[in-house]
Amino acid sequence: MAKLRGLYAITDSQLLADGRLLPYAQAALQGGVRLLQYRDKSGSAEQRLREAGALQELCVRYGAQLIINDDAELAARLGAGVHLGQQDGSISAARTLLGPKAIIGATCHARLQLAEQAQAAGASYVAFGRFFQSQTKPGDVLATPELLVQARRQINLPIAAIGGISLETAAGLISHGADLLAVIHALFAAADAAEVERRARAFSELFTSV
Ligand SMILES: Cc1ncc(COP(=O)(O)OP(=O)(O)O)c(N)n1
Ligand SMILES: Cc1nc(C(=O)O)sc1CCOP(=O)(O)O
Ligand SMILES: [Mg+2]
Repeated sequence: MAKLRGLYAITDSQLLADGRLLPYAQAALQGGVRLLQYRDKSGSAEQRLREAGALQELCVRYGAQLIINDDAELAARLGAGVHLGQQDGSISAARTLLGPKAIIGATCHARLQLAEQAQAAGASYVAFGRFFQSQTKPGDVLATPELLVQARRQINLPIAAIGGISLETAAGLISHGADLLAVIHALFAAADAAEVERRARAFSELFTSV
């Protein structure tokens, strides 16, 4: 599998309501998204299966990887990866369920020790945040660019950055060591799919120019 690097789009059930989920996700993939996380905190199991299945088809078409937030069982059903927070179940159990090739991501907030534990348990990437105020998930800004530099030295896995990342702040995180930029609002709070594609392309180009 290709190295995990590039724009990591995360869906949002409110921003992508009213029929926007698939066209906006497709536009993001067209713009160069490498990982697409299905993050839904509200839907029914049946709706989640249907939506995630449709996203998986899109990801296959664009050569991208689908990641399911929180739900290793749904990931197993679709042959997708999973992202697990500190309260979302064990990484080693997910690894056993999903197999050696699956992408498993772990939330580490701003704590290198959590990243070391995730690495030992079999994670594929570690995620730090928040780097900036997030409109999607408000809370304390904990992570700094210097944390990325330290993580690069100590952790032997791709590093994702998340939380309030915009086109203006993205380059600084890449230059400090982020491999993946996980973005919701600055990508998907857009008037139309063409604008999502334009933003995705602009984020993606930073990975070749920084
Ligand atoms: C790439 C990435 N990083 C962090 C998170 C946050 O996960 P978690 O702490 O479990 O919070 P929720 O997203 O479940 O609200 C993430 N989803 N993706
Ligand atoms: C889902 C999530 N997790 C975060 C963390 O800090 O762990 S911040 C966040 C929301 C990211 O969305 P936006 O790009 O709109 O800020
Ligand atoms: Mg979670």
